[in-house]
Amino acid sequence: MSIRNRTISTSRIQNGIFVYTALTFLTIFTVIISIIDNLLNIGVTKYSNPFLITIIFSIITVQILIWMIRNKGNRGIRYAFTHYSTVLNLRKTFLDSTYYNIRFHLNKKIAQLPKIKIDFEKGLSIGKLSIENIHLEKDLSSSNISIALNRYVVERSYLSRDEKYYIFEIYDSNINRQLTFESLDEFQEYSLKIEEQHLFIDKFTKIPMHSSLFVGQTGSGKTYALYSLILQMLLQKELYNLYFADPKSSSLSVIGEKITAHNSASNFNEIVNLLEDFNDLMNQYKFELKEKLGTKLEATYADFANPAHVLIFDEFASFHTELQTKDKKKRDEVMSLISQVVLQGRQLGFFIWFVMQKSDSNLIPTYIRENLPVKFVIGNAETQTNKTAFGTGVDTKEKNFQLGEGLFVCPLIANQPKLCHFSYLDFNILEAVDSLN
Ligand SMILES: Nc1ncnc2c1ncn2[C@@H]1O[C@H](COP(=O)(O)OP(=O)(O)OP(=O)(O)O)[C@@H](O)[C@H]1O
Repeated sequence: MSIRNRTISTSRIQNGIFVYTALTFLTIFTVIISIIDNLLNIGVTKYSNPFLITIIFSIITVQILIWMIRNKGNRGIRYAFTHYSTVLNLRKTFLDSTYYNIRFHLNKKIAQLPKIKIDFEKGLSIGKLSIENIHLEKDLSSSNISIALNRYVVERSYLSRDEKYYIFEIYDSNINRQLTFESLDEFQEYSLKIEEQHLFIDKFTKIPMHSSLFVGQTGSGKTYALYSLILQMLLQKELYNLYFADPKSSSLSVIGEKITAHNSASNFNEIVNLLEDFNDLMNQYKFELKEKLGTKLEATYADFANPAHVLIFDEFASFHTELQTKDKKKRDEVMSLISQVVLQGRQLGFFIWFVMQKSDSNLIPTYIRENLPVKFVIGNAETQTNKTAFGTGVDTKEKNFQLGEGLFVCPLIANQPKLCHFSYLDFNILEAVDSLN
């Protein structure tokens, strides 16, 4: 392969060779003229030097300008160098893996590499890489690209709408996307900067409100992930009404009791009652909203400054297993209460967050799971868990996830599983909730 690489060149390499040869030639020529003139005292350098030196500097200036424009030097010299080295590595990789079309230039065979566009953001920590689709049968897979990207890693890849480019969303693997908060005040300050009706997850991720699924093995950081979202809902300017269902009476129910004792349930019957009340309230809002929709068709609860109602259902699998021991009528009734919220709640502002260790179909019915727009799989999950959460055939990364780190999908934000890392909360959660109450 290396022999073939040496025999094929690109037009950019050829132009480069031409420019450097011209520069070397002009410099040597200028030096030789100066030496001869010095020896023979002809006095020609008086005329030739300004001319030759101007040409040499003009060529250098034009080359620097081209380099700066190509590498977006207006965005800073660090940006330009990162851009340059990334493009250079990619071009070398394409040459090594013969990912190019053959063209003829001045009767010489040259490799026509795909066009590369890179747009880095957020201090070079993330970026969007577009590689021209040159219609080769060869696979331009994420792993091939990641190898060429040094510290950058491909997070998501897809074909552009017009199919002219492969798009790779990349991130700097050296950068920690997790936010750390050492006090509630710090947390509050950050929360208040987030746009309305959104909750932040990490430095790069914020999501709108939806019914959601949180899956993660024990100790993966699910409960802390929820704490970070609950605290935001308590702190933000918009109003959130929280409800807690926790059949195992775990630490989340302690928080629930503190925040809203009358909207917290921890045994089967209490939970069913809570679900009924939640549904009744939703239906009441449905009538109210219907009247208001006469003024604004596509509006949601938020447009009329109504609060969001979020029912956090911890250990849903445990509740579901108990539900299976009940008669069919009861089972259908309860599942209908749940599915109505999942299917109708978005516009009305009613959401359920299901929290569980696995999301297999015997633990949460498939029709409910598939209608949850937002899904998180936190920590190192089994392949089966990723498959049930995100669907088969979806590319999920094998990565050694840390506490609170995982993958998520969310409409418009992450159609394919994307990385996320919930905040590290280095303060006492109970005290924080107490102080907010
Ligand atoms: N984001 C975080 N900030 C601070 N500590 C964390 C965070 N995530 C996890 N931890 C630590 O890890 C422990 C386990 O996390 P957590 O209770 O959230 O896991 P879990 O997935 O909810 O487990 P289980 O299903 O057993 O409740 C916590 O007690 C806490 O000490």
